[in-house]
Amino acid sequence: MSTTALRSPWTVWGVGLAVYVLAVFHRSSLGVAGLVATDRFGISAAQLATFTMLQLLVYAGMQIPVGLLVDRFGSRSVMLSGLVLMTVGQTVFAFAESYPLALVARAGVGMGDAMTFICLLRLVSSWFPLRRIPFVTQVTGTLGQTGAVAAAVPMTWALANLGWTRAYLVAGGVGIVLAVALLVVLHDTPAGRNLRGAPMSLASVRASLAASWRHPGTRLGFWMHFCTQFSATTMSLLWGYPFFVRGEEQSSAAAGLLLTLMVVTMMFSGPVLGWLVSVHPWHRSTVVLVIVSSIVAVWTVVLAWPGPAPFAVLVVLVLVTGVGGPASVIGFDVGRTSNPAHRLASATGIINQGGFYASLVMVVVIGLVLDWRTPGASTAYTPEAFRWAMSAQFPLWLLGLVQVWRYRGRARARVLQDREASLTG
Ligand SMILES: N[C@@H](Cc1c[nH]cn1)C(=O)NCC(=O)O
Repeated sequence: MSTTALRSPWTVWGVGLAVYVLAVFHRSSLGVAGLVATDRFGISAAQLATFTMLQLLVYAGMQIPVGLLVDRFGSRSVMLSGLVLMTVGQTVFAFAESYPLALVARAGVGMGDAMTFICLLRLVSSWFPLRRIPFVTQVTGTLGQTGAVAAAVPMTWALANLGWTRAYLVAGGVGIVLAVALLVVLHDTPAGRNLRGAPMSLASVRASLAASWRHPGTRLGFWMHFCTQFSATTMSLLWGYPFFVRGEEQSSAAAGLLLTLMVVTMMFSGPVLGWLVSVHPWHRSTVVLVIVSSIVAVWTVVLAWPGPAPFAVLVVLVLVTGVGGPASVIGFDVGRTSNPAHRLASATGIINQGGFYASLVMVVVIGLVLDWRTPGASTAYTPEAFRWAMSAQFPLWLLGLVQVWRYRGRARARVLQDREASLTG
């Protein structure tokens, strides 16, 4: 391959995307290993859920530091560090036989995962022309979800046929191949291998974060991300399967089908949304408000249905909820157009916390409400308990919708103000 082909936007993006797919794979790889994990570590369902909570906490908590690191050291260095962390974490997880060591390993995987998406979005904005960025960003988020698909069927097969250690070792080993590809292909910008920002001091970090957060566009992006994706994330990472099986009395096969359908919806709706927001950038918040209102409406129908909702209604639920995943990416686009290039990654980090903190809150609250509504110490959760637990999503949607409404007005006023200043200045 010639140097030009090696360094075309699409090859650079392709390698970055492969790392992101691997990150999503690692993130989701415990989903199908739950039962094996409870046997291997001798743990309860609550301890198993701790893996998911820890992962979300580490991921969300790392977003601002990672954003700052990307602005300072560039995507290439940070993504490589993330890849090393994920590979080491997954290797330790492969050999771990105790619960505390497994938790430490998952925290490592979570940290590495947190270092991937922000780097990739930074690469997209450096390598692609402006008009293509919203579409490529959506396609990036969309294709990343193939990692979740790969974590379902192939990982189930690998666990059954290769056993725990070898299955996780193979998954970790892919990281070594990708690290070589990253070192050879990935440059931070068309002009150079490494992009280095200004050195950081505590004062400059504080000033840069404050400047990003002060911009109403960053806050709008944060609240968009907050209210669009948490329902789909909570369902796919932990509670979707038990909700369909115990709450809606579906078979395990039907529950698996519904969750797969949700991922497929994310993959198909992403490019459509990318096209829509690149054609109508002024209406990005309207698109988000319509999508979140539709998610709220369909959940209301399902939860208000007397008895289990019909399968067709649950299909509509996963289709509409699934669109929330790619809709969250609109928040990054608003962040990008509201911030200068030198603090783009840290603004992306702020925005990316929204949906993951909301998901973390939901994962915990749903578990607590299920325990509260179920007699004794039993985990035989009833449909009634699930109705209560899933209703806990409404306050978060309400908060998100109100905030999106508030900040869209402010963000629009700021755009008009900046435009006027540039015309008169
Ligand atoms: N909401 C996701 C991206 C997405 C796109 N389609 C479905 N989900 C997001 O915020 N991604 C960040 C990450 O690290 O995955």
